[in-house]
Amino acid sequence: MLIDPRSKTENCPRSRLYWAGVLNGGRTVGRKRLSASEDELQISLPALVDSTIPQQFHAGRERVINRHQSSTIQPSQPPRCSRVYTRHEYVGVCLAGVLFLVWLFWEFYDDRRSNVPKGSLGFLPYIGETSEFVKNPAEYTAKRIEKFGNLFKGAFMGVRAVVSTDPDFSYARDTQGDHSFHISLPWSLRVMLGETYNMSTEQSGLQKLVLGILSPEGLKPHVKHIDAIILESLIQWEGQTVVEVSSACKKITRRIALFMILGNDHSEKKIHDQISDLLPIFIEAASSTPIYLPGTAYYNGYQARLKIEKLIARLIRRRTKASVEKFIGPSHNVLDALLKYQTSEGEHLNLRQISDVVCILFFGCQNPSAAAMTCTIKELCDLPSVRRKAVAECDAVEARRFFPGPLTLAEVRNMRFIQNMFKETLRKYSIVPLTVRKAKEDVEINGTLVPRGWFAVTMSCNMHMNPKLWMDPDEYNPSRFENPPKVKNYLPFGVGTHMCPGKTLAEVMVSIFFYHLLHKFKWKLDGKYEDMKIEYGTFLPTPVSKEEIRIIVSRRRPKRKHLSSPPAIWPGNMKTQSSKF
Ligand code: HEM
Repeated sequence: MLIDPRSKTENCPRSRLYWAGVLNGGRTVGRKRLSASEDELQISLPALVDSTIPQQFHAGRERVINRHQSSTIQPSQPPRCSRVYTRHEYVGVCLAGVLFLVWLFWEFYDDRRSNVPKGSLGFLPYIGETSEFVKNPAEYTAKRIEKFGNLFKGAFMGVRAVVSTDPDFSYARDTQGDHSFHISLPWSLRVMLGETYNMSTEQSGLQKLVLGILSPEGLKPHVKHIDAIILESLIQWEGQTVVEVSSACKKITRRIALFMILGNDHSEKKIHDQISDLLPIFIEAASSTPIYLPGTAYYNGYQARLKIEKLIARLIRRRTKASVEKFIGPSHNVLDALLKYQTSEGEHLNLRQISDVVCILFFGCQNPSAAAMTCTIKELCDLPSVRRKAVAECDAVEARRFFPGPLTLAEVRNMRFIQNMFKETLRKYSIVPLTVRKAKEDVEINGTLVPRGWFAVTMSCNMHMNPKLWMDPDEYNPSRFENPPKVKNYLPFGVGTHMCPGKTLAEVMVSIFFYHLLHKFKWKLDGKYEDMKIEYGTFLPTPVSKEEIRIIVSRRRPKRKHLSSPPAIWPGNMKTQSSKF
């Protein structure tokens, strides 16, 4: 960078020239400090002016040259500097230098050990391939598979990762326990959900406790209530002119989540209703852009979470004041179980920890199950043959029953075709398309190295659409699950320590929902949805439908006694029901 320090002196004729140029030409470009002899000036100044300055400056230029000719500069003075730079140019060059150094640093730290898989960390340091990945993780991965194979390295959002669509690698990653990897959520989600549950391990007992309540055994006594909530909601659908499927399904799964997590004590209904109103704001915010400013979705969501925490504190106060007998015997909802829970050191959970677990369960329960219902309805609208088979199965179940009444867990599990439909939806749409772990140390799996601090990402959405693992993967065909697939090839709920604890609950909810919707109701699309497609959300990649699917629902059979009066969860007979808990 060349600058002549003498050009700054007051007496310097070039300096006067400069200011004369500014005053006469009236343009900022005149700020360029000229460092040339008289002869040279006549050549370089016009060139400079011609290349950068519009005509209006030319008059000023003439005056500058005339004044210069009458100045005291000696014509024999040698040129001191052939090129001068503006402040902006300096800043630009410095910035480019810094960026180059950062890039070199980034490249230097790329782990090039031979057993780290091949791949690209992107051209830009830090940013890596973020934009392409976030836009559509499945498409990004498909392109890299063609280039590098089932395992490759990539860089996004400031982290480096080994990305896997290899069933053996992915299965081994999750089944080797907690010593090598820990679960990793984006910070925005960590703030919302807390880390109490995610960071817990099988040994800590907290996972066992939640898994116990949501296990098939634990769910058995609740199936009739889940059945009642669903049937009651569907009867409300019938009364509406048009049903917006996605939001209506979320309402159902939210009600079930509230019931399973908080119970159904009638005296607490007001608090449950308040939590129910806050939940959509909290859940939607978790996948929104994380900008914590008043008015943004993220801000509102966090405020909603704080309010939920206060309401949970009120519930806890009520319950701990309630009779001791209530706390003797098995817990039938998650909150009661958390209140009784003691760590290995004999300590109870504090309010923050209890709210963390409750919030992560609300978050896990509502959206994925509702998305599975929505995607299945879309497929049933597109494929009448699949729908006919599903209806036939529901009718057969009904025909085998002696008494009307809610479904039992055994009946739910016997609806093979409906179960397969659910499995096929999870395969085709991969409701949770990827899972992420961070390596605590250098970990080698089947000869592939994940360096310490790197992430290991399993792209289950690509595994589920791999033509080498699934015949005609684009086709929606529930019958393919008549023969169970290889465990490693199909991971919609993950596997190992952090496998989804709500797997059975999701199965039960979705199966009962379709049993009632197909057996008791007729429904058709309102309008056309030819261009409807499932898109990935930005920050939390979960398929979301671009357009709301709308259906019109009507009763399929003449009114039956048990259908017209479903067991109400609120209020009515609630007192008698809750006493059974
Ligand atoms: C169709 C429905 C569902 C799908 C596809 C699904 C899928 C998943 C997946 C893939 C994971 C991540 C596992 C991992 O990181 O390896 C997960 C975690 C989790 N899910 Fe689900 N889930 C569903 C329903 C539910 C329900 C109904 C609940 C709650 C009752 C729930 C609660 C959770 C929780 C708490 C976690 C975190 C587990 C942990 O970190 O240890 N999910 N789910």
